[in-house]
This record gives sequence, structure tokens and C-alpha cells, in this order.
Amino acid sequence: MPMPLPMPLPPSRRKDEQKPLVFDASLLQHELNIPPQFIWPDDEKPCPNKPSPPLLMPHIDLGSFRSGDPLAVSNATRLANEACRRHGFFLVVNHGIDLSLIREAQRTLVSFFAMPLSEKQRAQRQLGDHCGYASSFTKRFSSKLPWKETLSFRYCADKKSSNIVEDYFLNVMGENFRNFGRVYQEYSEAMSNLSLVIMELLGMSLGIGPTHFRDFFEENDSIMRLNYYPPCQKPDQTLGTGPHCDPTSLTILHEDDVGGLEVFVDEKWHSIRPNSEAFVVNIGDTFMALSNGVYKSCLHRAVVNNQTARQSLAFFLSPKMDKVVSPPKELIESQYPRLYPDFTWSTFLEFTQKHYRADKKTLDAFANWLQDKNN
Ligand SMILES: C=C1C[C@]23C[C@@]1(O)CC[C@H]2[C@]1(C)CCC[C@@](C)(C(=O)O)[C@H]1[C@@H]3C(=O)O
Ligand SMILES: O=C(O)CCC(=O)C(=O)O
Ligand SMILES: [Fe+2]
Repeated sequence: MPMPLPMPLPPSRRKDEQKPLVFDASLLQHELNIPPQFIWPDDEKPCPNKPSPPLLMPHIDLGSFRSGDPLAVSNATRLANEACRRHGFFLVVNHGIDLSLIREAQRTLVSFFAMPLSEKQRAQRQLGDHCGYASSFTKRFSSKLPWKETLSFRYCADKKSSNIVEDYFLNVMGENFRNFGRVYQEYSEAMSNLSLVIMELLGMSLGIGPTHFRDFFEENDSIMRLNYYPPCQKPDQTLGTGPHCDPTSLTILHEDDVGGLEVFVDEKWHSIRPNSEAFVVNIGDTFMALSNGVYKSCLHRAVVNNQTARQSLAFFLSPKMDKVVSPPKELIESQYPRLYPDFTWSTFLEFTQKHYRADKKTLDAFANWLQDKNN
């Protein structure tokens, strides 16, 4: 009696289709069709034939603000207040950060992502961890995959962590990456110092003075992220980063000269024109909670194109893990009841990594999750 032939597996269960999807941009960008996991639903696809209007954002001159000149301070705080109440985005110019440091950080980003995938995967990010190399989150999400690769690492401003970034690159990538570590240690320190000046500005713009938020973030425990968006053969089908609000406190973003960042304001996507001499700063969910909802953490996304790669350096300011996020009493007036419960950043971060994919409703979903957990 001849052995029955094995039944052919249905297409969905053929072995070769069970291999985990790997985002190797050096290969994927040349394939005619992109894997379905990267194709976003119609209501979230970008509309290339309907370019997003530019977002009108104030250019806040940080150097003038720091000079203490009363007119400059009043101008900067007024512009910050208007923008943060409306959509939470503003440009910072005359920031004092060494342009050669920014250029070196952008060049180093290109070198890292140009490496073979196997080299980059030595820094592979583990499930539940927010640091490391992620090639489009193929191991974390199964649909609506972003068309990007990222490298994220921790920056701590306290004295005993003065080499945390340099050590990260040495430990994870080896001695040959000591200079990578030096560049991003210096860049992260510059971002941390810049964010403290911006916290003075935000404190004054909210009428509670320069020291409250500055002190809160003095010893910040932040996240530095390198974003690399390869060119995509079907840019109208996918997104570099999907619509989301940053769960962190403040984002300081440096874009290269390739546009792609868009912000959702007045029910419409607006584009941000790249400006390599400026930083794009936006309020995150945690600062929205700290301001008792007065300043807005706003929905944004990154679109890709079929011509050239795009890259950005994102510094996500966050407080020490155990700091309790609670608005100052001046922002809790009778007419402004508490909008969000007290929480620690470590609990919120864990929520975004283990329980919820950050999107447009992250803070509300977190507040509900906290309430259910405590009941
Ligand atoms: C705490 C964080 C989670 C994400 C990185 C970040 O440090 C701040 C932004 C978050 C993110 C970029 C929002 C969009 C979705 C996300 C998964 C991504 O596209 O990278 C988010 C990041 C994450 O790693 O969860
Ligand atoms: O790359 C960009 O322009 C934005 C990326 C972003 O929003 C993020 O990483 O949170
Ligand atoms: Fe973001």
C-alpha cells in the first residue's frame, strides 16, 4: 500500500510564509511589491496627490529668550503659549547648539544604518525593552508596520551616568563604535541642556516661573532615538511612522533636509518644512498631563517618498523613572479639575512597551488601564 502523499499545506501555512518577516531595506526597497504588513488602511494612507498644507509654527528665538531682555522673554513666552495650547509644536532657532555636532550626529546615523542588517542586529531590541535596534518592529507588530529602522538608547543626566551612552555603544557594538558613543553622548548632553532651557520657557509661558519644570527634569532619564526611513517604491501605501502622540514629555527633533513630518491640526494633516538650522519641538503626553491638559500633545506622523532616504534625530525628554507626574497647584484651579491621574513615567513607559501600541489615544488608554488596575 503506497504511502499517501502529504497534503499540500494551504497557501497561508506554507513553511516559507511562516518565516518571520525581516525588514532589510537594502532588499525590500527594490522589490516591486511591498509586503502587505506595510500597507496601511485606506483611512490612514497618505494622499500624495493632495500635498498637506504647511503648519504655521512660531520660530522661538531661544538666544534672545536667554538674554533676559523683557521684550524678548515676553515674545517667546507668548509664542510658546499660543502654539502649545493649539497643537504643541514650535520651532526653536538661535539655539546655541554647535552645528558641527548636529552634522556629525546626522553623519553617524547614516553610517550606522548603512551597515549590513546582521551588524545592526547586534543591537537588536528585545520585546518589552525600549532600547536597541528595531527594523520596522517586525517582531513586535504584525500589521501597519512603519517603513523605518530605528536605534534607541537611554540618556541619563545624573552625574553617575556621565558615560551611559558611550558605554552603551561599547557594550553592545564593541570597541570600534567608541566614537559613535562619544558623538551621541555629546549630542544627548546638548539636547538635555537645551530641554532644560525650554522647560524654563514653558514654565514662564504657563505663568508658574522658570524653575518648577526645570527642576522636575534636572535629572532626566531620557531616550535618544535615531530614525532612518529608506526610500519606498510605494510611498502612498505606507508610512514611515504611523499617527501617534509621543508618550514622553518633550521631543526635540532634528530633521535633515528631506521633509516628511506631518501634524494633524484642525482635522487636517499639515507638513513641517525641514529646517536644518532649527529644532522641531513638541509637547508629549507626559507634559500634557503635567500641564493638566492646558498644553497639547498632538497627533503626528512621518511620510516617506520614492526618491531619497529620510533621517531624524529625536531626543525624548523624560523625568526620572520614579518621579510622580502631577500638575503644579497653580494649574489645578476650581475651573480646571484634574484631567489625568498621578502616575510615574516608568509605569507609562512600561504600558507603551508591554500593553499598548502608542497611537492617538495613548494617554487616555493609559489612564483607563491605571484605573482598572487600581479598582
Ligand atoms: C516611549 C516611546 C515609545 C516610542 C518611542 C518613544 O521613546 C517615544 C515615541 C514612541 C513611538 C515613536 C510612537 C509611535 C509608535 C512607536 C512604536 C514607533 O513607531 O516607534 C513608538 C515608540 C516605541 O518604541 O514604542
Ligand atoms: O522622524 C520624524 O520626523 C518624526 C518621528 C517621530 O514622531 C517619533 O519618532 O516619535
Ligand atoms: Fe513622535
